[in-house]
Amino acid sequence: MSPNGTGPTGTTTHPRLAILGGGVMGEALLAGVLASGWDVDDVAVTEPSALRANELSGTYGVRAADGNAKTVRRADVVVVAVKPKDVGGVLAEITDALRPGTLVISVAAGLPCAFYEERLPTGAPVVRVMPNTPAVVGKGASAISAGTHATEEHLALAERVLASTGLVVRADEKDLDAVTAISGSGPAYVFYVADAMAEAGVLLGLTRDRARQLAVQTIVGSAALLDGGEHPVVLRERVSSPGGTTVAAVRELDAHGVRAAFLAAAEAARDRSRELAAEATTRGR
Ligand SMILES: NC(=O)C1=CN([C@@H]2O[C@H](COP(=O)(O)OP(=O)(O)OC[C@H]3O[C@@H](n4cnc5c(N)ncnc54)[C@H](O)[C@@H]3O)[C@@H](O)[C@H]2O)C=CC1
Ligand SMILES: O=C(O)[C@@H]1CCC=N1
Repeated sequence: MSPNGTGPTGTTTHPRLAILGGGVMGEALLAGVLASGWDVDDVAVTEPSALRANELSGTYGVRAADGNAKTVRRADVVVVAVKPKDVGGVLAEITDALRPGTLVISVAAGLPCAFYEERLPTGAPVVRVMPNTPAVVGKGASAISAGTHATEEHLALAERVLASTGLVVRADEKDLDAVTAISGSGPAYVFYVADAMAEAGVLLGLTRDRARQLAVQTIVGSAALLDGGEHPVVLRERVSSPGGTTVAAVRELDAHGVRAAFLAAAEAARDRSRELAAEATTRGR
């Protein structure tokens, strides 16, 4: 089978994929590729927790029993989906087992392609990706960036893997910490807002269940409107009747510095992403 293309009978073939780390992000990618038609025999996961490995193989029918080195030996694409602090150890395990030309995709926050290139065989193609958890329902947003030895073909292959989980955009690597702060961590900000809105409903006397139901559906509906392509400001203005309730509420959000809080939060996330790289490098020395 070719890593990227069409089989002898005209059927689409998929690259053999190894996902190292079966946690939140590993599972999101696994669910995405299987839902988009990857054959379960072409995907393998590694996971040191036997409980978790059994859960993944039980749910998805995917092989999750082998170690990292054995698993990458038969892969065309290897996705490293462990915590940044564990990446150095995983690379040490797989570097001798990787076949030449195998694409290594990193989803780890903060770690630059150079971190991988310094630890993998010379010339190894690396693509750095920042995905997010809505990938698990095919609504993810990923930014991808090529390492020194990744060609257009490698980028296209990474795009193909990530496209199974939602939107994929290309970005300069220098922007990936910013991407992490916006779309990587971003789902948590939205869930935070959902929780805060529900809490506000409780303050006003609604039951907790009803408040959460209304807050969640408001976010889902608003997301659908945004997805239609209209500018967020236009959509906000459409809700804000002159002299009405919404403008009174938004004035309070401004007065409490909510916009400024989002800007500060994004800066903190970007800075933490940079620190994660520094910590992983110190640990790997
Ligand atoms: N959770 C998120 O929203 C996002 C996470 N990421 C990145 O994805 C990576 C994974 O994060 P999560 O999935 O959230 O963490 P997680 O803790 O849920 O998953 C990591 C998994 O790796 C496994 N693991 C640990 N050592 C291993 C080894 N040596 N070999 C194979 N597997 C091993 C752990 O048992 C765990 O199941 C991180 O680098 C993170 O920065 C990126 C974007 C979003
Ligand atoms: O919180 C984190 O470090 C990871 C990276 C982006 C989202 N979750």
